[in-house]
Amino acid sequence: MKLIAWLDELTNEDVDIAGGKGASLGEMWNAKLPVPPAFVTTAVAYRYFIEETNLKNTIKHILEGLDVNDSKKLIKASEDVRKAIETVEMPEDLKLSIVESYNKLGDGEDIFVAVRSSATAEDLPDASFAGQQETFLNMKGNDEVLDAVRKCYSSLFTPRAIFYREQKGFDHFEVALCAVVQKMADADEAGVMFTVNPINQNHDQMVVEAAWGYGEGVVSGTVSPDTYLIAKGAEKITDINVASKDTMFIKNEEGKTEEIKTPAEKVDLQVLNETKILKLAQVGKLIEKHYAQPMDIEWVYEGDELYMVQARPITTLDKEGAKKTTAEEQYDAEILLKGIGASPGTMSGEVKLILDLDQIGDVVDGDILVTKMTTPDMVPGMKKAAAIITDDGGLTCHAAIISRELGTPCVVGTKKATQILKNGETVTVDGEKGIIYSGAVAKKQNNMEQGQQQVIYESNPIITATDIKVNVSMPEVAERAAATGADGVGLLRAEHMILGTGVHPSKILNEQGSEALVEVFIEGIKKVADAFYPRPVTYRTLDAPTDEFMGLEGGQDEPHEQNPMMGWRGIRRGLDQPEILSCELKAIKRLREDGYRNLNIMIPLVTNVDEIRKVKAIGKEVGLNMRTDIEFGIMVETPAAALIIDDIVKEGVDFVSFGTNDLTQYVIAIDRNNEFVAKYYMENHPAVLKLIEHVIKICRENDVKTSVCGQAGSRPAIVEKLVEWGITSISSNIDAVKTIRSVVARTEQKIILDSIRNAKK
Ligand SMILES: Nc1ncnc2c1ncn2[C@@H]1O[C@H](COP(=O)(O)OP(=O)(O)OP(=O)(O)O)[C@@H](O)[C@H]1O
Ligand SMILES: CC(=O)C(=O)O
Ligand SMILES: [Mg+2]
Repeated sequence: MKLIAWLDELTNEDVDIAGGKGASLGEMWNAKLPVPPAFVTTAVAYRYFIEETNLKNTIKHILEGLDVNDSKKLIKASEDVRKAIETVEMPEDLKLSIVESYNKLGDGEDIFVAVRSSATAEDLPDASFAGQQETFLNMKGNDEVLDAVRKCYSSLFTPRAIFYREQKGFDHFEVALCAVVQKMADADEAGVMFTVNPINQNHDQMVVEAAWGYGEGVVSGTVSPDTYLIAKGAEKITDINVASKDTMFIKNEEGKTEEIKTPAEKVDLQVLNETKILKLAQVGKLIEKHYAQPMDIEWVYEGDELYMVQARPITTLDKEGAKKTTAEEQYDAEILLKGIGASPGTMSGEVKLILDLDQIGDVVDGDILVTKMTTPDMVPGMKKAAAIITDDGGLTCHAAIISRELGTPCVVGTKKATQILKNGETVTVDGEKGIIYSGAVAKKQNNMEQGQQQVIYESNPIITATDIKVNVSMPEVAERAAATGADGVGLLRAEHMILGTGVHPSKILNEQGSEALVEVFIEGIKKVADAFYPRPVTYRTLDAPTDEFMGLEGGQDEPHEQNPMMGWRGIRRGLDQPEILSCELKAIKRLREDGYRNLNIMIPLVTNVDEIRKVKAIGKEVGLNMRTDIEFGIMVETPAAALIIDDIVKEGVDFVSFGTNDLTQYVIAIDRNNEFVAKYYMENHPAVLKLIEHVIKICRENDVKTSVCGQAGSRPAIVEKLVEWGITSISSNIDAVKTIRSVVARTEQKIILDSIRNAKK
């Protein structure tokens, strides 16, 4: 019985013995490629483990008759199985083999190792199943290693994996889990390399992505890495794109892996120098040659030593593209401009410069809309545009929010797009990296429909205890938002319902009467309430900044403010103009009477308790009793609201939602529309996070629900923290719902694991 295999005993043919990862590491080892030494616990060892300990029967018993569509029962079953695996005593001979091998790996010393899951059936047809098992970096000592092996084993039984196998009718014991126990490479830099450019499928180019510290952040997508493009034949670097690497993974003083804030001087510093990039490219070429196919490689630099920690064929290249394309000149095309990538996707088209609002009607389907900054009046033109470029703005400016919602690629904060780009010239916009190329790099698309990013339905629903909701700014996108499978709308903005009419609400009131204004709100809200029914929809009352309403017909009386972000907006303006707020509340009341019981109400930019009391009084006047007739909540988006959360809770609200866009700008004094300070904008600033943590704590103690609907709700690293602190729901942008759902699921599972671990202690 072979319980352990060393890398020199393994080749690509040994997936059944060592799992996919183990086999591929063995193949590379034997090809004399630089791989850190490792041994693998075999599939035989796994099967021996679950049979010898009687776990197989225990697991069968737990899963017998389980209704996997009942999420509570599924989660419970998964917990029970995993607990059983993680707490059982390992058969003595297996334990001994692992301990002896670990000892041999370290030449008698307790060294740091990575314990990595390697499943025998990783490449099941459904790709989303792969990569679901866990990897533990920096394990040390017999106990930690044995624990980590058992945890790798148990990661075969996540709720999602159980659900998947049940649905497909697969036997739970068909797959075996092998654990690769590998010497850690102490990463100074790490990342991935593609030996064929996966974006344009050009076989003459290699792409390297690099970040500081361990590669976890690059693989999981929490760090945006530097990207280097290499011409394969000439071994020449043809493009260097240095990203802002806000966080990095390191080994801390206790010897544990930790995600930390990147030291300021390294955030925008290029990760790899030319020598290191070219050395990497050389090894990449060797690996591609050895496997005779395009490869996706994970690498680590420890000082000047280069290590390969994973290599697998790239499976996403399409057949046609697998031949040489002419895309090279296109991708090598001149870079005209760089800015902040604000909405992903790549589109080409002709530049349409909009220097004056009157010109917005000139935008035709497929144009690249270029302007200083978009305003709500431009939305009709934005809907036609294939991509959008602005001079001003950061990640949460108007152009960025609306583009993400429309699924249109967008680059903001270029500072000079309107000066550099010429009307009618053809450009390509990479909305993810924030780059504008000369010419048509990607296929030209002529209408929005084709250009839209696909909203992908989850075929295997991931089950989360935390609700995953979606933000909606324009009622027109309600269907697209609902198709994400989100559990509801965490933020329905009112602004666009008004802006869509082109007329100032005061003018509607004065000239057509209050009934007409009520109708405007009803029409907008109903579209969304319908699309989501019976899923809950949280309507937020108008948060109208003066600068945006000025352009409306009848908007000439809007005050001219020096700093509209700190001006007459939010609920304070609502209370100054109760005649408008009443119309909003009346609209909600009528809709609820018509059966839309899924509507809730939320007020923006709260700064004191009195505002809450007054809104309740206005509600009463129109016959809508907050909290008894309808769930009622507030936005926590000023430091004031966060700091007096005790008083707010006492006054009485059903829920609060973090508006991290505003909260961040007010806490760290960064006007979110000012591109000159955009680089300092940090939703994960410790001060912002501290306020949020405090509010969640107080709310939990008082049974008040918490949510987030600012941009932070679409950022994996922050969402992980929010879930750990116990937030009730997350509301993300349409394009982020899917990612956030899996981030939340992973985090919840980690929390469960940790609690089991602690209980054991
Ligand atoms: N021996 C090692 N030394 C340093 N870093 C390592 C080592 N093994 C793994 N890593 C880092 O951890 C990352 C993740 O490891 P691993 O490939 O095991 O997990 P994964 O990518 O989640 O799994 P999968 O490939 O199955 O989807 C690697 O990309 C690499 O950066
Ligand atoms: C969503 C919102 O209003 C904010 O983040 O400020
Ligand atoms: Mg706000």
